[in-house]
Amino acid sequence: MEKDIEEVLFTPAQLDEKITELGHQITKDYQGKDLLMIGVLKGANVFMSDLMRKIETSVKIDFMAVSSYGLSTQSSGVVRIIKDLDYSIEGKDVLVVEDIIDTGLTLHYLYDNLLSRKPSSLKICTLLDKPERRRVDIPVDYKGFDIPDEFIVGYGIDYAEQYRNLPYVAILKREVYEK
Ligand SMILES: O=P(O)(O)OC[C@H]1O[C@H](OP(=O)(O)OP(=O)(O)O)[C@H](O)[C@@H]1O
Ligand code: HPA
Repeated sequence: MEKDIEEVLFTPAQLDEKITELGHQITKDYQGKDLLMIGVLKGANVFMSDLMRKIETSVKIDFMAVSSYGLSTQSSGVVRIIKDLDYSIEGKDVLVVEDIIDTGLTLHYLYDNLLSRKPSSLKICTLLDKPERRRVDIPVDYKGFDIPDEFIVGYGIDYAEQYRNLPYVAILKREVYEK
């Protein structure tokens, strides 16, 4: 795996520091609220499990699984819900947790879908944001890092289902996906 990595962008220590900051901010903002974190599988699973443990107010979790990239490095633009939420979110303070926002197409679809279920509030938290590639506007409330227009892997994020178990966030060598 290591041989396919061009550059490490964020080390485990840098990720931990940033996620601790995000956790403190979310703890402050959601005091006395009915916080429900929704992790977007599969990519967000690592970030979600680290972030929730940095939150010191009561929190419930649920997951949705969606896919728009399949085995490719290009978004198909078509978002498929593979697993829906277990419970209603009506009246809940919902925080959607994503690993990466790239074109924005996945979250654009999800945001409208979740809004139609009448949560009390709906906010977005992403670890990584690739603003140069955005095709639709997304209201990001909590962000870890901006990243350059490169294909990223690690810390839950995949290329063709591989590299999710790397403990850092890295740029994948182009030769890996341009063959
Ligand atoms: O802003 P976008 O261009 O829509 O890209 C972002 C989405 O792409 C990735 O998911 P993917 O479809 O690869 O599924 P995965 O989470 O199972 O890896 C990532 O986890 C985001 O959900
Ligand atoms: O840079 C990326 N890497 C992996 N999955 C992704 N989904 C959107 N952008 C990316």
